[in-house]
Amino acid sequence: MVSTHPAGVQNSGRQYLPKATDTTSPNQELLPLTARINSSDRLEIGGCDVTTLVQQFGSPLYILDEDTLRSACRQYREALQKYYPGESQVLYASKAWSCLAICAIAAQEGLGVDVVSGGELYTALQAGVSPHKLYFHGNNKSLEELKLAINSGCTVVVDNWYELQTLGDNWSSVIGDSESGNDPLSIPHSPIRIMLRLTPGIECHTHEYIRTGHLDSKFGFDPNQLDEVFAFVSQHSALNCVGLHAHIGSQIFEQQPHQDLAGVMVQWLKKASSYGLQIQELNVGGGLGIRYTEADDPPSIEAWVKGVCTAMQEACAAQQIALPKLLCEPGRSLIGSACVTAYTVGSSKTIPGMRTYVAVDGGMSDNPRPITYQSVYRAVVANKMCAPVAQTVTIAGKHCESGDILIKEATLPPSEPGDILVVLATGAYNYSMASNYNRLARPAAVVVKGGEANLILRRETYQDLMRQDCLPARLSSEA
Ligand SMILES: Cc1ncc(COP(=O)(O)O)c(C=O)c1O
Ligand SMILES: N[C@@H](CCCC[NH3+])C(=O)O
Repeated sequence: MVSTHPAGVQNSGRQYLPKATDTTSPNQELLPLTARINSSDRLEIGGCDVTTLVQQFGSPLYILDEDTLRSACRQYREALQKYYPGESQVLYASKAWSCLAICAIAAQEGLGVDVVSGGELYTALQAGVSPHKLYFHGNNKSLEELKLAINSGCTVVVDNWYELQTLGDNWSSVIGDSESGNDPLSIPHSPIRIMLRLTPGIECHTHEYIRTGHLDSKFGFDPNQLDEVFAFVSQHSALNCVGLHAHIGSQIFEQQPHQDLAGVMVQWLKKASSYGLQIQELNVGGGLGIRYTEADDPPSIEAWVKGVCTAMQEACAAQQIALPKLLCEPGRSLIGSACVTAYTVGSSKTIPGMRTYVAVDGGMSDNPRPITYQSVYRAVVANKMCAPVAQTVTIAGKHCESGDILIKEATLPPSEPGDILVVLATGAYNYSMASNYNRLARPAAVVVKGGEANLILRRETYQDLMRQDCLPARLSSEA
């Protein structure tokens, strides 16, 4: 469908500019907090002209605004300090986007990091994150991953019986057998610091692929087995169970599910104490949603934290127990709104009476969320921020896949080849889920601040794409 808007009625660029206040919660904005329109009517982020950034660093380009990321980190941390009288710790869920620079910024802001693979763990360690603030998740951790986690001294969030038994019953022999000469009793960081991930059976309204807290989930121990799990842990001195964890899902706008979760977790804690377990930490996971379109209305970071803190205190008071250390591990609401992806417009195709496709130089390989979750995004044209909206077009990627559509209905000024189309709120689960489908090179990423732009991820080259290729001699044309 091609729809035409009366020229000048709506302005495509301006409508998404953020409210300029210190307390603006980044997850409630579509553009990073530093986004402005400069005197050339072009989009500026972190004091850098986006069109110029693309000329400098190439296209497509992820542009991460450091101030927005830091602001989100601080808002979580300060809200916990304000509303929770006990100890607390915010962890950055690095599955949202794991790289050295982002882990380093999170660590500088006092956050710990939640990792879910050996690769994410290695990245966080290399970025200088303190192992005491690293929590290792996963429903099928390999022995190699467990060794890396335990040797580096981070906390293992145990997800299931197989893992619990591996660590509790067999860990010494696993280490002893696989590393000859290694005395099993001299395992560093023994006993092993663990948390238990439990499934709370709490439903929330989000896409079924990103719901995790309902009973029919692959993650965590079934709550009906709490007694057996706590009994097992209490009988295994190799395990130092410091906490309990739950995560109910992602991109959640309601506050009630996390508040209910706090109550459920306090009951678990009480039960654990009847088995002699001294649980000191409760981690309520992540999940706070962000605004991808004007229709999205997530609570602010402060409101979300306040709700969880209040519920936790009420539940502890009701059960007459001391406040545990409260942890949360947001990903999307820390990084999502801090980044945009800039593409260059190329070909277009108009099907009369149906729609106009406008193609860009990336697509499902740099942002697989639309094709995976039917996620809806908004876009602006960086070099035409004040041009009136003229038409609704479909933004297509360049992949050999009909479903490679970034935005089904984008309301934009008339676009032409060479325009810089900027898709908003692409910081979470974009680069981290990017692929090389069709052998497209992954784009570069820059961090911007105060008019300066620094590369944080190099653009892949054709050589990078072939780095893992092996050509057996008998297949070589020169053989
Ligand atoms: C265990 C766990 N913690 C934290 C997160 C981060 O969630 P979000 O990015 O929605 O804050 C996820 C992802 O859903 C998760 O699975
Ligand atoms: N990848 C999902 C979120 C998964 C959360 C991880 N448990 C998304 O883009 O929305």
